[in-house]
Amino acid sequence: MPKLIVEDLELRFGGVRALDRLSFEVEEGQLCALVGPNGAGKSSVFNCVTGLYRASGGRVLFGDRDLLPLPAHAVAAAGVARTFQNLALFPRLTVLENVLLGGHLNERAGAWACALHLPRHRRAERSLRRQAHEVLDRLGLAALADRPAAGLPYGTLKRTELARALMARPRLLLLDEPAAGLPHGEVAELGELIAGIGADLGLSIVLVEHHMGMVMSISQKVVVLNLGRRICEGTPEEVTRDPEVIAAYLGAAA
Ligand SMILES: Nc1ncnc2c1ncn2[C@@H]1O[C@H](COP(=O)(O)OP(=O)(O)OP(=O)(O)O)[C@@H](O)[C@H]1O
Repeated sequence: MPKLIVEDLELRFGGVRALDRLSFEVEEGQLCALVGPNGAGKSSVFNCVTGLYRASGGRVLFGDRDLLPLPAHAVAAAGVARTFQNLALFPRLTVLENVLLGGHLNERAGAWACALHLPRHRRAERSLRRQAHEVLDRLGLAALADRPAAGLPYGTLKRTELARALMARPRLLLLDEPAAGLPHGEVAELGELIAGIGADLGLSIVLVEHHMGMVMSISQKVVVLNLGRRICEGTPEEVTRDPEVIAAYLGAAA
């Protein structure tokens, strides 16, 4: 499993420096949180890493590759999956169908086998469905597999999006505010689910999240950003003691 190295990452929008030579590392199997006030640059990191934004400078090494020059599909093929701040599900599709969409990347039957519905394609399809049911089971969604996404509770949809990301069998998972909008009582449960999946699958996870209780209870490492720069990193205990963090973020939020 490769580690993630973000090195001197820069992103500018006209005169705004969204990311200002940002560097941090995520070890194999580590759950690393990126926190900071609104506009600190957290989503911009994800957008640069996944090829949605073109960084103005720096490198993002994952294993032996620099992800920055790659188009989004090649970043996904390199083993990086993400979820979005706002749900990106198809409301008319069922939970299972939405989750299956995350797996087609790994479907190796090939275009002709698929078009002609050859046995190879049918085998690949069966294996994908098996994998989807395993993921749904793991996320407590099995009973809802055939329900359309539209109308399901927000927490269920958040878990569906997580399930879809896992279908790509990622080695690195980027979670953008997975707990945003969740009822207070469901936040801790989602945190435990995320930490459990990371540990079970040996996944590296980068978590952007404003729920400090969740961040501090499940992260092994916390990187604090402000104005596109890293102002501190360490264990949850270390960052909560850092005066600059207290001034820039935790103090402001308290
Ligand atoms: N597409 C864009 N065009 C112009 N400016 C942008 C764009 N995306 C982000 N920015 C700016 O870049 C900076 C970082 O924004 P970003 O969304 O990465 O912050 P964030 O830490 O994710 O904030 P939040 O916690 O509110 O989601 C902000 O000043 C923002 O206004």
